[in-house]
Amino acid sequence: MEGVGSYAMRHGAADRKGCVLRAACCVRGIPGPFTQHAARSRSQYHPRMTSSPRVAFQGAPGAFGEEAVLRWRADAQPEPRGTFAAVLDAVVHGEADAAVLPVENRIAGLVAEARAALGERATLLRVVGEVTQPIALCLLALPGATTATVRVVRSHPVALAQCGAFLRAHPDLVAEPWWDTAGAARDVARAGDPAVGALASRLAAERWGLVVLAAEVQDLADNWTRFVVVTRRAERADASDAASGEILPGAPGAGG
Ligand SMILES: O=C(O)C(=O)C[C@]1(C(=O)O)C=C[C@@H](O)C=C1
Repeated sequence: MEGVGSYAMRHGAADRKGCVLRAACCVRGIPGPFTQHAARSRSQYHPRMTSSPRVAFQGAPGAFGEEAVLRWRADAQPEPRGTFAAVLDAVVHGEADAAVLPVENRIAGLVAEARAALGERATLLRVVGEVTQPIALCLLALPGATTATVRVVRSHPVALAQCGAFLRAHPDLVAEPWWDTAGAARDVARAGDPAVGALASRLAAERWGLVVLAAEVQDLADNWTRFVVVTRRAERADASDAASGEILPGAPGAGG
């Protein structure tokens, strides 16, 4: 099993100063400038599409991606997918009108896997906006479980990387990378094993019938993940949206 530390090393997560530096890095492969106008308008920007758009996110119901979908458009129909590639392919193939994709977390840094998936489809997809989603991670387990019964804690590797101090303070807990935060919660509920917990949101606890054993265990209280919103290039709106059209959070303001 790959440790959180090595995952973080491979995927660009490191200390907080490094995170700030990386926030100034431009991700290559996605064309287009990042303008000040775009920065101001991005949170208001909605591509022209039908009401109740289908918006894909990575994870199970209760994932932060689902929260990001509804933060972006309260009337959206969230569409869960297993991987970042599947999220984007849902848009490419017309199964979803848009997708949200995590590209940067305040603690863990750039989400390399998601950015790579986006870069591979750069000619087909367009970044049309972004959503900053607050991220509070909790230790979840079955009702009746306690911190004494839980021995293994599962979560998305990017989420595990956000809880380094908590995991170091609990050396008896074995961190197990899982495909998704809410997916880990769902799988804990299904397995019915009081020795297994998940690091996920309160929403995931409610969704999957788990209890919160420890709240807000991420390294920084004011934690967030930035998600970009992407649509198919063919579905570009009109010229008035041009300045908002091509944004990647973490890109410099200089239009690089
Ligand atoms: O697992 C989730 O809930 C996700 O939405 C994925 C993801 C990520 O891949 O960065 C998104 C936000 C959180 O920072 C942790 C994990």
